[in-house]
Parts: sequence; C-alpha cells; structure tokens
Amino acid sequence: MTVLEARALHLRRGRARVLDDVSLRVGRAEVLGLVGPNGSGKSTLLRALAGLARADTGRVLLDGRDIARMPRRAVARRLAFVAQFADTADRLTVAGAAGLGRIPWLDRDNPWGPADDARVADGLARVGLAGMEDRDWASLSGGERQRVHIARALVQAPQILLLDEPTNHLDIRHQLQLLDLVTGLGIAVVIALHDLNHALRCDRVAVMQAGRLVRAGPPDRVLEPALLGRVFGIRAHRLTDPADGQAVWRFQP
Ligand SMILES: Nc1ncnc2c1ncn2[C@@H]1O[C@H](COP(=O)(O)OP(=O)(O)OP(=O)(O)O)[C@@H](O)[C@H]1O
Repeated sequence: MTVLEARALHLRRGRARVLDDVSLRVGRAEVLGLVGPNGSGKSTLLRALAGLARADTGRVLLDGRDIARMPRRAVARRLAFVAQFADTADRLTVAGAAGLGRIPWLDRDNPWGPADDARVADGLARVGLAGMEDRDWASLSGGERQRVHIARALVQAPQILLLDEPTNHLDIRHQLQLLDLVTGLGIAVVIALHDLNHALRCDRVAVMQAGRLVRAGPPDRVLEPALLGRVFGIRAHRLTDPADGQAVWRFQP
C-alpha cells in the first residue's frame, strides 16, 4: 500500500532544474534509500515529500491526499522530517527539544501529560541518549544533536519518516545503530544517504542525478558498477564479504 507518492514533480530554482519529472511511491513499511551526488536534488525531493517545498508542477500525495491542501498539523501527525542542517537557537534542554515532537498531538483537550513524558523518554532511549534529558541543547556535540533530532521525530509518532543524511556527524557505531533503528521501525522511511554500503540495507534504493530519478529498485539490482560509475563519476567494485556473503562496495576515482 502506497502511503506517500510524488507524481511528476518539476521544480526550478532560478535557471536550475532542481527536480525534473520525479515520480516515486513509498510503501507502508518500506525503507527507501535516496542516493546521488551532491546537488542532485535529494534534499529538495525530501522537502517536497514533506510538503515544505512546493513543486512548480506535479503533486505529492500523502495517504492519497494532496499534501499541499492538508493542514500542517494533519501532515505532522502522519509524517516527521529530519533536515540535514537542523538547528535551534532556542534555549532548550534535550527533553525539551525532543518534546517538540508532541506539538502536533497537543491541544486544549489534550494537554501535555505523563504519556508524553514517556514518549520523550522512549525516543531518547532509542537513540542512546537516556539520562541526558536535562542537558542544555547548546552543550551537545554535533552527533548528539543529530540524535536528539531523530528522537524528536520518533516522539512525533509518525507513520512516515523522512531523514536527510541522518548519519552525518555520527560515529560508526551510532551510524549502524541508526540504520538498525530506522529499518526496524516498521513504518515508511525515506532516507538520503551518501554511504552506498548503508544503502544496501534499504528495501529499495532510488538514484538521483541532476534532478532526475534515474533508477529505483532493490539495492542489489539498482546498485551496479556501470550505473554508479556513470552517476558518481567513479569506478565501483562490488566485493563479497567472506564472513557473511554480503556485498561490500569499494570505490576508486
Ligand atoms: N534557491 C536556490 N537557487 C538556486 N539553486 C538552488 C536553490 N536551492 C537549491 N538549488 C540547487 O538545487 C540543486 C539540488 O540541491 P539539493 O540540496 O536538493 O541537492 P542534494 O542532492 O541534497 O545535495 P547534497 O548531497 O550536497 O546535500 C543544487 O545544485 C542546488 O545548488
């Protein structure tokens, strides 16, 4: 079942074609990896899928409804977005920052309560930040901030999670933990990634090049040397790890 769909998105910024006829469907519990060179349109596509960037033509459908016509609160109850350079100037604690994820669910009849505290604690625990609740946001390292953003998105209890290069700033252990976390959520995830070995963990991979979606499908079919060579301008070799038979990519200029 498709929960999020881009239909023929075209988006220009100045003279640049940032999205050029991009169509894409995301299934209910599918992890879709978005890969492509710098400037190929991954962030813009994610912003469009989140309803934050309006395409010149084409539509984004969330549960079959045009996202541009949905109230932001309704979108936020279904979909959470973690931007690449998310930051905040506010003076916040870690729990306060993660708690922002509850905003779409709160109103006069449903004020903040113990269940919200429990969700914040759970979100922070899932990203390995239990015990950090009272720390000042400003005192966190780059990787810790990134993990708070991901916790905030989990606290939002979305059915669709959009992540723009979430492994930036993370050390290798936390990168692997994050991939385990997002592939185990059982919700729809679209994740922009630069590490093609990480993309192998996705159910499907979509490859962007100069604003176009040039191929999409299972990682072992889509990620092949000729395509990677063409899109990234490198030489790519697929090796097999003798320990477990899994594919491993190696690259040369
Ligand atoms: N306001 C703008 N004016 C002109 N060009 C823009 C504007 N916004 C984005 N672009 C261009 O659109 C292209 C796509 O940008 P985008 O950030 O979506 O790429 P990306 O694939 O996420 O890149 P990266 O891997 O570097 O994060 C880039 O060439 C960028 O310079």
